Amino acid sequence: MPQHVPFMNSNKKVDLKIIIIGALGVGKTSLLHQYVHKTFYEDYRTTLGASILTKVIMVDNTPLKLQIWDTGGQERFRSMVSTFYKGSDGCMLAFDVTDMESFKSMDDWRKDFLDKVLSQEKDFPMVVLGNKIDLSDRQVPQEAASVWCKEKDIPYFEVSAKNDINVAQAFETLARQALARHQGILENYLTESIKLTPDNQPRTKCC
Ligand SMILES: Nc1nc2c(ncn2[C@@H]2O[C@H](COP(=O)(O)OP(=O)(O)OP(=O)(O)O)[C@@H](O)[C@H]2O)c(=O)[nH]1
Ligand SMILES: [Mg+2]
Repeated sequence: MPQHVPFMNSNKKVDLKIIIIGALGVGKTSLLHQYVHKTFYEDYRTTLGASILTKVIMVDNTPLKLQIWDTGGQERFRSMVSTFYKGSDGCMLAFDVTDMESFKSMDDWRKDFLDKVLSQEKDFPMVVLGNKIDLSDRQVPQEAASVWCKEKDIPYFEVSAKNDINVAQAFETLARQALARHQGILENYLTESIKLTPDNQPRTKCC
């Protein structure tokens, strides 16, 4: 029996939980605001714990309601934030291309996430975002990030929340992966239900 069955309402709208994680100040909130509200703020207000934004998009004629969980990168919220991982259908890992430490911490963020959602799935829906490519003081070469992602078979996007570069593409890729996984789970679940219904059990004849 799957741990989590996709919720579908009568309009066949699919609800998906997407979470964005990564080090402090890499631009997680900015990426979400650019995607959902088409806005960008230069001033920095750290996220305290977590907050949720929603956006409805169409993917292959299926309306998807994305419930996007923004999380704070501060160390003191780390254990609290990890309690929000549960039930996620997809994960965005973000780092800042001008901050090498934020890239180096990606292994920890990824492992922590996969441990907490108890996912043994090799291809759990995930994308990596290297943000702030509009800045000139880059520390993480594109090649290094691409190699890291290729090893783990995770799509990589070079993005800028400020200049709205590649942001929607990254979200759409993750949504597609999450939808495909959920349709697979739903199909398995229905197949299992049919197998388990008593009507399909061989009937023993009486007398
Ligand atoms: N130049 C540039 N600055 C950015 C970009 N994205 C975010 N910033 C700036 O980086 C700072 C931090 O952005 P946030 O979106 O708050 O970062 P965060 O990852 O949500 O931070 P925490 O919630 O503290 O973990 C802000 O001053 C943003 O304006 C970008 O693409 N380019
Ligand atoms: Mg934030």
